[in-house]
Amino acid sequence: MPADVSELAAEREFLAEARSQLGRMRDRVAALDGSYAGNWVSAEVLEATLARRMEQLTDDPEIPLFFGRIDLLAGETFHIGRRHVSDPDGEPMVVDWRAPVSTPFYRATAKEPMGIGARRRYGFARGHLTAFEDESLTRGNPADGGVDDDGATHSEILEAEIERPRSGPMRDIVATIQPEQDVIVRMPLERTLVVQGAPGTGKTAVGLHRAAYLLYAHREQLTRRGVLVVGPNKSFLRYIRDVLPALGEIHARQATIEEIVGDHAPVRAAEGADVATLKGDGRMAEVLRRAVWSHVGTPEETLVLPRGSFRWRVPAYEAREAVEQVRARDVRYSLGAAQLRHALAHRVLVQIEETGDALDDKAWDVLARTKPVRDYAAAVWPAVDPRRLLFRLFSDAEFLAEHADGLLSDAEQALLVWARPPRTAGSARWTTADLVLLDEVTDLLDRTESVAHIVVDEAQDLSAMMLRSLGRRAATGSLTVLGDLAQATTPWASRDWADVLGHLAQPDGHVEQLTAGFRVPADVIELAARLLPSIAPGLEPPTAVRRTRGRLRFTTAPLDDLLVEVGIADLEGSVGLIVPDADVPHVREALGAVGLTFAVVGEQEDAGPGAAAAEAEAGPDGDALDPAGLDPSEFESHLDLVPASLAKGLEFDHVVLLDPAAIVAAEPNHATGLRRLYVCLTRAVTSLVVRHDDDLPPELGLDARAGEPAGVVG
Ligand SMILES: Nc1ncnc2c1ncn2[C@@H]1O[C@H](COP(=O)(O)OP(=O)(O)OP(=O)(O)O)[C@@H](O)[C@H]1O
Repeated sequence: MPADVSELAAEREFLAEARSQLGRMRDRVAALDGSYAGNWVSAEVLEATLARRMEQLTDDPEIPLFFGRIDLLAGETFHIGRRHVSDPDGEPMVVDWRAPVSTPFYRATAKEPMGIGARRRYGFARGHLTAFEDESLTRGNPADGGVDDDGATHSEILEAEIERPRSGPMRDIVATIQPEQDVIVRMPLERTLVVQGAPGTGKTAVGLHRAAYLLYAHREQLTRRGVLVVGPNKSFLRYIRDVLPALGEIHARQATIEEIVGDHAPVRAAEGADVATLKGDGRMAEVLRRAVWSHVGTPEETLVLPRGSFRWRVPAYEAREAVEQVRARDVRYSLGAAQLRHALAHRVLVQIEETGDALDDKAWDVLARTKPVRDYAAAVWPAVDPRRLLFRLFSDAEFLAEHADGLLSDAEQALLVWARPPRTAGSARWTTADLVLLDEVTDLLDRTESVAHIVVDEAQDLSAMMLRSLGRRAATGSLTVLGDLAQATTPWASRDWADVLGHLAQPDGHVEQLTAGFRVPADVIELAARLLPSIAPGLEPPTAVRRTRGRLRFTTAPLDDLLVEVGIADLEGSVGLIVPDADVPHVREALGAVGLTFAVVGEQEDAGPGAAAAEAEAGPDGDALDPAGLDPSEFESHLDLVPASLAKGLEFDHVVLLDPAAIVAAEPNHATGLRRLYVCLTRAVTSLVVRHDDDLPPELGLDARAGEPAGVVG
C-alpha cells in the first residue's frame, strides 16, 4: 500500500476512535445528574452545566471532528478540532482550536515555525475524511516547493474552501482562519478593538470566532456576565445565527440595536433623516443630562419631622448643603435621590443622638423612609420618568431651549419640536432614535448593567447616541467593533473610528485592518472600487485572494427576459436578486410569473403561518408554494429577493442587481446612495449581472450607452 493510502487509512481509524471516545465522554456526562449537588440552587446550576456539556459533546457526523494536525518539533502530535476529545486516560486526542496549543496551526510559517515541524490539513466530504495535505515548516529555503514571500505555502484544501460555491446561511471558517485574522480572534479580552475591512475581508466571521474564543478562554466570567452580538437587522442575524452554535457556543445573545433599546417603548413611527440624524447626534447627551438634572430644586423650607412628642427640624440652609454635597458626588440621578433622603435623615439622627437617646442600627434607614423625609426629598429631587421627560422636550419649545442653549441652534431646536404634539407621553408615537434617547435618560437615572463583551457588526452605521447605548452596556467590559467606513449607509454614520471609540467611551481601543478579500472576485472588486474616491477617499479596495476573477456582465434587457436568460434555476450556489426597495412588489410578481421559487429577505417573520400552510399545500416537487412562488425559508432558498436596504453583510454565489441608479436615488443623499450601491455590488462570490437603463451613476465611470460598458465586461 502506498504511504499516503496507509496514512489516510490510519487517519480514518483515528477519526473513528476519536468519535467513539466522544461518545464515551457524552455517556459519562449523561449518567450524571443534579442529585450530586448540595442544595436545590446548585442542583439547578449543575443541571444547566451538564445540559450545556451534553450539547457540546453532541457528535454531528456531517461536521468533521478535526480539520488539522500539527507535529511539534519536540515530537508530539496534536489533532485540532471544534472541541476537545480525550481518551479514557485523559490524554487529548483532539484539542480545541481555541486552546493555546492550537495557535501554531493558524500562525506558523516557514519563516516563523513556532515550534512545529509540519502542518496537516484534512479534506472532508459530508463528514468522511477524503484527503490530507502536508506542509513542512522546516525547509527554511523559500525556493523549496511553493513557499511564497511571506513564508506561506499554497494549500489546495484552503483554496477549495475559499472557492466553494456559496449556499445557505453563513458558515464558520474555523478550519481556515488566516494568520492576520487569528491575531484578532485571540486578542486579549480587555482590548477593545475596531476591525476596519473592505467587503468580504471576513470581519463578521472574525468577530464571531472571537466571541467563541473569548467564551472558551474566559468561560466562567463570560457566561456569568454575558456576551452580546449586535447586527444591523433581523435578517442579518438570521443569516449568521448558526455560526456560534456550530462552534459549540449557544450563550451569546444576538440582537439589533432596536431590540436592545426596545424595552423602553415600542417603535410606532418613523421620521425624516434630518430629525433622526439630529437625535442621534452626541450633543443630545448633554441636552438630556441638563434636562434630567434641572429637576433638582433648591430647598427653601425647613424639614419638620414629628417623632413622639418632638418635632425635629432641618433648616433650609442645611438641606441646601445636603443637596450640594450629593450633587458633588456625581452619582446617577436616582441614587442621588436616595442619598439625599439619607443625608436629611442623618441630620435628624445627629440631633436625636445629641439628646442622649440611644438608637439602634436601623434608625437611620427608618428615618430616611419616614413620610416627611420622603416627601421633602421628593419635592426637591423629584422622580423623573424618561418618557415624560422626552415628551416635554419635544412638545415644550421653551423647556427644550433652556437645556439646548449653546448646544443646538434655533433651527435644530425647531426640528426637534413636534409639529403636532401628542396629548400625553403615553400616547406619543416613538421612533427608533427616540428609544435610543430614552435609553440615555434611563442610564442618567440608573446605571445600565454591563456585559463582559460586545461584538458590534456594521458599526459604521450607528449614530453617536446608539454607540453610547452600546458603550454603557460594555462599561466594565470590552468590545469588538466591526465595520467599513466605505459601507456607511445611514445619514448619521461615523466618518472616523476614533470618534466611534470616543462615543463608546473606549478611547484606548485601537484599529486593526483586514485587507484580503475572501468573497468578491477581482473583476467585481475593480468595478466597485471605482466608487471609493467618491465615498471613502483614502480607503483601499480589498485584495482578492480568490483565484477566479469572477463573471461580470451589464445588460439593459427587460426583467422578464433577463430572468430567463440568466438561467437562475440551473445555477449552482445561491442567487441574490438585489433590487431597489420600492421595486420589491413588482419583481416579486415577475418572479412568480416565470415560475421561480424564492424567498424575500426580511419577510421571514411575516411569512409565518400563512406561508407554512402554503408550503403544506405544495406538491411533492415543492415548486408551487403559493401563487407568487414564495419560499419562506430565507437563505435556505436557492433564490432570494433582496431589498437593497437589507443586502448589507449578506453574500450570494450569484448576484443579479437591478437598477443601480434607483438604488442610489432612494437614499437621502447622493454619497449615501453611492455607498449603498457599493454594498450591493460587493455581495457576489462568483458572478454579478447588473441590469440598468441609460442612467448608470457616472461615478462608475462607464459608458452606459453601449449597454455593455467597455473595459469591465468579464
Ligand atoms: N479565512 C477564511 N477562510 C475561508 N473563508 C473565509 C475566510 N475569511 C472569510 N471567509 C469568507 O469570506 C466571506 C466574507 O466574510 P464576511 O462576511 O465575514 O466578510 P465581511 O468583511 O464581514 O464582509 P462585509 O463587509 O461585506 O459584511 C464569507 O463567506 C466567509 O466565510
